[in-house]
Amino acid sequence: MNAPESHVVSTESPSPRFTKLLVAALVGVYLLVVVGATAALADAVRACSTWPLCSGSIADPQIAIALGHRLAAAIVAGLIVAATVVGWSQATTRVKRTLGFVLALYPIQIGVGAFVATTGVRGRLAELHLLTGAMIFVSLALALAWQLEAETGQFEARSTTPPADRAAHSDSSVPASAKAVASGRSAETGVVATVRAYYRLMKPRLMWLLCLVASAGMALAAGTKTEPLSVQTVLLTLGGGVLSIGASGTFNHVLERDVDRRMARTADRPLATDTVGVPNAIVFGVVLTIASIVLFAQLNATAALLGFGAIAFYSVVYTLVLKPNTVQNTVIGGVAGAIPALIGWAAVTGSIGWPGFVLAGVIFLWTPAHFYNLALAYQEDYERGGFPMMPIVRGESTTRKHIVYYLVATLLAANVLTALTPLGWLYASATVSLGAVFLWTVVRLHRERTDQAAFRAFHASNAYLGAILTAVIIDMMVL
Ligand code: HEM
Ligand SMILES: CC(C)=CCC/C(C)=C/CC/C(C)=C/COP(=O)(O)OP(=O)(O)O
Repeated sequence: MNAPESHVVSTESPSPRFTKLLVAALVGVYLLVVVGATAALADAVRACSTWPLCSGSIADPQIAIALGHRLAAAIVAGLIVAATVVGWSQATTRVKRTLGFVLALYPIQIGVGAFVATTGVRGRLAELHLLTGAMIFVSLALALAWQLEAETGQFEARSTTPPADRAAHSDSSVPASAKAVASGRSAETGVVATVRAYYRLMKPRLMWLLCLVASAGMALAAGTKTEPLSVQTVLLTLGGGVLSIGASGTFNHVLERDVDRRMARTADRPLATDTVGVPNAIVFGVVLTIASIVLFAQLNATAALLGFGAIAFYSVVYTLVLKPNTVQNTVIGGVAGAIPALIGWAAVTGSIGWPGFVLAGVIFLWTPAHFYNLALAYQEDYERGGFPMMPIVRGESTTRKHIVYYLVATLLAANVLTALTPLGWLYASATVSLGAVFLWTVVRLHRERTDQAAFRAFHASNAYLGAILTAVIIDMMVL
C-alpha cells in the first residue's frame, strides 16, 4: 500500500468534519453504554430519582456521576444532530437512513432512561435502556464505516491477478534487501546465534499480549473464588502458555518455511535461511508441546486439553488449512489467540465459564481489527506468498471497512464483559479511552491510506488490548 497519490481517482474529498462529528458521537455513546453497564457506575446513575436534574449536592460522587451521565447524553444528542446537519449533503442514502433511525431512537432512549430513573424500575426496562444504547452505538458505527468507505473507497492499490497466480513470480520478486538480511542471518554462527534462532522460532514478540490474555482470564476467575490466586497456578499457567505458544510458533515456521522465503517480512527467519534444520525444529516443537502439556496438566485436565487444542488449531487448522485457502483465515484463525483466555479461566476453575468465554470473544473479534492493518501494509508481500488476505481478495477499502466493523464489535464485547463481571471504573475508562484512540487511528488510516497509518492502527490495536487486559487484572486483583 503506498501513498494515496498513486491511487488517486477523484480529486475532491469531502470535508472530514462530518466523520469527526460521527466519531465524537460514537465515542460519547460508547461512554454512556459502558457507564450504564458498569455495576458501580450504573448504581450511581440510578441514585438520582428526579429528572432532568438531581436533588442533592454535586459533591456527592453518585449525584455527580448521575448528572454526568445526563450531561453526556445531552452532548451526544447535540453531536448527532450536528453530524446530521453538517453531513447531510455528502452522506450516502444508507448513511442518511441510519442517521434518521438514530434520531428517531434517541428521544425514546432518553424517555426510557428518565422513566427508569424516576420510578426506580429495574429488570427488563433497565436492560432495554442498555440494549437501545447498544443499538444506537452500532447504528452510528455503521454510518461511520459506510461514510468512510464512500469517501475513500475509490482509492485502491489492488492488483487483478488471483493470489495463487501471483505466487508464480516468487523468488525473483523478493526484494534484494530481504535476501541480504536473510543471507546475513544465515551467516551468523556459534552458540549465541543458534540460541537466538531457536528463540525466534517461538515467536516471542507475540508472547507478552497472549500471556496478558491468559492472565486476565485467571484474574476474572479468581474474582469468583474466595481463596486467593496461588503463585503456583500463575506460574504453571504462564509457563505452559509460553511453551505452548513457542511450540505452535515453531510448527508454524516449519510448515511455512518455503513461503517465508518468498516474503520480505519473513525471508530472514531461521528455517527460511536454513539456520535451523527442519528435523531439529520439529523435535524442538514436540519437546515444547510435551513440556507445556505437562505444566498445564499440573493445573487440571481442562487446561491441558485447551493447551493442546490451541497448539493443534494454530499449527494445523490455521497454518495449513485456513491461511492459504480462505479470505476468512484471520477471522476463523482468531480462535487461536482467544483460547489463552479460556486456559486462564480454566486454570483457576477447572472448567469454562461465561466471563472467560466472553473475554475469549473479545480477543476473537479484536484479531481482524489487529491483523488487517498488517495485511494492508504487507499486501505486496502476502501476494508474493500467495495468501488470500482480505486486501488482495476484497480490496483495501473493504478491508478498512471491516477493521471498523471488528473494532466496534470488540468494543461491544468488551462492554458485555463489563456487564457480566464486577469490573469497575478502571476497566471502563480503559476501554473507552483506548478504544477512542484505536478508532481514531483507523479513521486516519482511511484518510491517509499509507503503510505508516496502517502500522499506527496496528500498534493502537495492541495498545487497546494490552490496556483493557491490564485493567482487568488490576480491577480484579488490586482494586
Ligand atoms: C489470526 C490471528 C493473527 C494474525 C494473522 C496475526 C498476525 C501478526 C503478524 C503478521 C505480526 C507481525 C509479526 C512479525 O512480523 O514478526 C503480528 C505481530 C503481533 N501480534 Fe498478531 N496476529 C494474530 C493474532 C494475534 C493475537 C491473538 C495476539 C495477542 C493476543 C497477537 C499479538 C501480536 C503482537 C503483540 C505482535 C507483535 C507486535 C510487535 O512486533 O510490536 N496477534 N501479528
Ligand atoms: C496457547 C496457545 C498455543 C495459543 C496460540 C496463540 C497463538 C500463537 C496465536 C497466534 C495467532 C496468529 C495466527 C499469529 C500469526 O500467525 P501467521 O502465520 O499469520 O504470522 P506470520 O506470517 O508472521 O508467520
